[in-house]
Amino acid sequence: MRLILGSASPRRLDLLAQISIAPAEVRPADIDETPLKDEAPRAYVRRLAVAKAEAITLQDGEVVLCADTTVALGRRIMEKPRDRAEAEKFLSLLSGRRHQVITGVAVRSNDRQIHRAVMTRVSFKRISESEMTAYLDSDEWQGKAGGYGIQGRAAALIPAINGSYSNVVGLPLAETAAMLSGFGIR
Ligand SMILES: Cc1cn([C@H]2C[C@H](O)[C@@H](COP(=O)(O)OP(=O)(O)OP(=O)(O)O)O2)c(=O)[nH]c1=O
Repeated sequence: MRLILGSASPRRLDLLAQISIAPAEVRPADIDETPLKDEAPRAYVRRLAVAKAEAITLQDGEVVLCADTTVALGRRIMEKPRDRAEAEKFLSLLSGRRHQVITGVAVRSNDRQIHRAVMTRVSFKRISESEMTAYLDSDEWQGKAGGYGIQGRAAALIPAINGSYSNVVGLPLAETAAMLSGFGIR
């Protein structure tokens, strides 16, 4: 089977490379990522991963992998911040608290489709004003759910996680490997 990565995220490609999986092609899907009214975070990421996978036209013999990662504080969904002010708002809400990072993963061929959602708990220390300014100045918040990247400077703000690390970066590798292996991709 030929693996198509349905994602524009360079991080997902890197994560797959970490477990020696090289997609034959990258074919990102562009879909509307607006949450539905009162949509729960888990349902939201699952719906988006499936919608991304269904938006990609496949030939027989092709398998597509799509994912969506979001940060959830209770029922509140934090997607990628629109600007610095929104990143600051998100990080202020996350400061000194524990939240969830949930990734929806969908794998589809023309014959069948599977999907799941994986959750990791992430604890933030209390972020001081100077830490906040330095972090926002770094621009690392851009293009990342919740306005931070655990793989970069934000690691200094995160004393503990519970669950999959790769899930926080954008793709839970143990679960993804198991799902792909069901489609003959190893
Ligand atoms: C919380 C967190 C998120 N992220 C990233 C992972 C995802 O790329 C991004 C969330 O956006 P997504 O919408 O999941 O993905 P994307 O827009 O980057 O790519 P595509 O839709 O084409 O697949 O946030 C980190 O890199 N580190 C982190 O610590």
